[in-house]
Amino acid sequence: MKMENDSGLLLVLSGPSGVGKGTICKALRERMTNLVYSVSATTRAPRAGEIEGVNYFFKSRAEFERMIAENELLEWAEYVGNYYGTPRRFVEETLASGRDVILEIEVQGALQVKEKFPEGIFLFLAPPDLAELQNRIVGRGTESEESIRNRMEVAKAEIELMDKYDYVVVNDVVDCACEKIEAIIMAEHLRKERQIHKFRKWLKEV
Ligand SMILES: Nc1nc2c(ncn2[C@@H]2O[C@H](COP(=O)(O)OP(=O)(O)O)[C@@H](O)[C@H]2O)c(=O)[nH]1
Ligand SMILES: Nc1ncnc2c1ncn2[C@@H]1O[C@H](COP(=O)(O)OP(=O)(O)O)[C@@H](O)[C@H]1O
Repeated sequence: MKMENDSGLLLVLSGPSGVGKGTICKALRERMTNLVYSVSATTRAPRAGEIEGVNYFFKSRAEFERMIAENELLEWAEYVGNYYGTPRRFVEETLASGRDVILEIEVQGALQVKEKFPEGIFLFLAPPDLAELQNRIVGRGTESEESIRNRMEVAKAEIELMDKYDYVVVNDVVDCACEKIEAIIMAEHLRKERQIHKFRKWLKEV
């Protein structure tokens, strides 16, 4: 994927299950109107209250495998027994329209995006500690005991990969974590403006 000068930023937010990615993404989108959430496809069953096309596009395994075969996904991964993937076209079109896109995806997928799209901004949301992470997954009340155990196991492996990210933000208090991410996004926009020599033209006139 090629990034045009006036295209938006691609933001990739990862972090272990239960750390608060969904909570932070929702809060960020309320604060930043230029930020668009990429809705993923998944084979996992909808949770109570989840809406098709809002939280996920819910697919059968056969449909998901067709999407892989037809190159409709920017990245995909298997996580705790289900497929998850990012529909490619929506991301490309939204970036081209000049809006920023945020992907809320696990680590294997994020590393695939990094290979294809190194200009992306890779953010890892970390818990204050593992005990608090487990409290949050349990407190959300959506997972079976087995699912919680599996997610905690995967979490330990994910945390080991956080050095591959551009930024690590601890989700202690939602507002504080959001402010830090907003600051990162603003700084990355300034860096991009400088890279594309937006100021060169008028500097010549000085
Ligand atoms: N690679 C990849 N991971 C995704 C995608 N969508 C969601 N995920 C990740 O899959 C994992 C499981 O998501 P989910 O079942 O909703 O559980 P939750 O994170 O505990 O709410 C999380 O780490 C998500 O960030 C995607 O499109 N691609
Ligand atoms: N900073 C925080 N402090 C305390 N609880 C939090 C915080 N952020 C999120 N939570 C809670 O933790 C649980 C998991 O959050 P969620 O956004 O579903 O995580 P994820 O999307 O990473 O799986 C939810 O019940 C949420 O309300």
